[in-house]
Amino acid sequence: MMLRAEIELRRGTFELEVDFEVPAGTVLAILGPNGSGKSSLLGSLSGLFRPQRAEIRLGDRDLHGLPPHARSVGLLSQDPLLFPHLSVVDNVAFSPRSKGASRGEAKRIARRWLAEVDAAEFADRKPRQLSGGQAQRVAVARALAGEPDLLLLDEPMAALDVDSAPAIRGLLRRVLRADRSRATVLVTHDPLDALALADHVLVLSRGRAVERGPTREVLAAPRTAFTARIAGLNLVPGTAAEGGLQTENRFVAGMLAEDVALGEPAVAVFAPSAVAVYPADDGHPGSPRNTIPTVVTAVEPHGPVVRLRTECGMSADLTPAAVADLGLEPGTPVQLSIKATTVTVHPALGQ
Ligand SMILES: Nc1ncnc2c1ncn2[C@@H]1O[C@H](COP(=O)(O)OP(=O)(O)OP(=O)(O)O)[C@@H](O)[C@H]1O
Repeated sequence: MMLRAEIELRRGTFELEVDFEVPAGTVLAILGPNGSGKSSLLGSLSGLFRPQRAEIRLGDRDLHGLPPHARSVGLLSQDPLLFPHLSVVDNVAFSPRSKGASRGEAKRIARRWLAEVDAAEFADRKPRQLSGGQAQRVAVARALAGEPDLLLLDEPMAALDVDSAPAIRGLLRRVLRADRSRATVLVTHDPLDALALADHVLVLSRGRAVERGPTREVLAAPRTAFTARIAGLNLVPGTAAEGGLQTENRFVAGMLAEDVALGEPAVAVFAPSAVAVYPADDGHPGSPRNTIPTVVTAVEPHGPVVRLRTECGMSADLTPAAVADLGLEPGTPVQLSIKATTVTVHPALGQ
């Protein structure tokens, strides 16, 4: 179902004032620095907080004023928050049970969801007998077993170790893609989560939306200092291939992230500081594998460095001295060279 929200919430001196839409079947990522209002926004959607003024339309219902349990909203946070005294299957059965399913029906639904998240074998264990990653799988099943119309993901990978985070991210990609009717809002501080999971992003700062748009566009060409700091990355979309990424017209050599699958939509990610710039007629600079002939389109001061934008869409950060040495200005033909070890290939939505 489509979510349309207009929220005005005051907490002490803090004011959140934001409006956004999440079409059915899509994921909106909320990014923002600490204290920008991300939790306040999620809490307004879940019913934890009472905004002073709000219209929160999910399909044709207005959630504002409804108690949390009547909203058909599922929540997955960084802590799995499983009931310690209940078995895994009873934890998952809790949501359909509280929506009125019979005990037998709720268990059937729970077992189906546990199988869906590859956790069927843990059904009869108690939460204390699970690892952090296993418990988070069960929490994903529990959030979805209630068949919520709106799913809220609050930093779902933040508490996991580096080994389990990619698996949960991959699992979320799969289950989010499988249901095209639900709207999902994801709070994250990791631009790679946004790339892998979200169709659109909204950047919050001091309770206001300061940037919004398709994920790849916002992260590749950030307009605020915050987004530039967490993102500002070169993002090259294509298909994951052995040893890198294939686009329509070039191969970008790089390291494949653990959760990327060959032949699937992916994005090569590298920082502008990892791009070396050479004159167009300079023979074979650096590693010849990622050498791209292009033309400078803009030369922008960027703190202590100069950011070069080019016709092929990639950016490079140089010192002002290098820009002067190379005589770079809009229209200058150059070659960009990117070391394969500085490029990582991550799963991305096929857009
Ligand atoms: N109980 C409260 N009373 C008054 N102000 C509060 C209260 N709780 C939070 N705030 C203020 O509301 C603002 C937004 O907080 P919120 O938790 O929504 O931000 P956040 O973006 O989720 O931050 P973080 O990334 O640190 O979790 C903060 O500036 C905070 O100081």
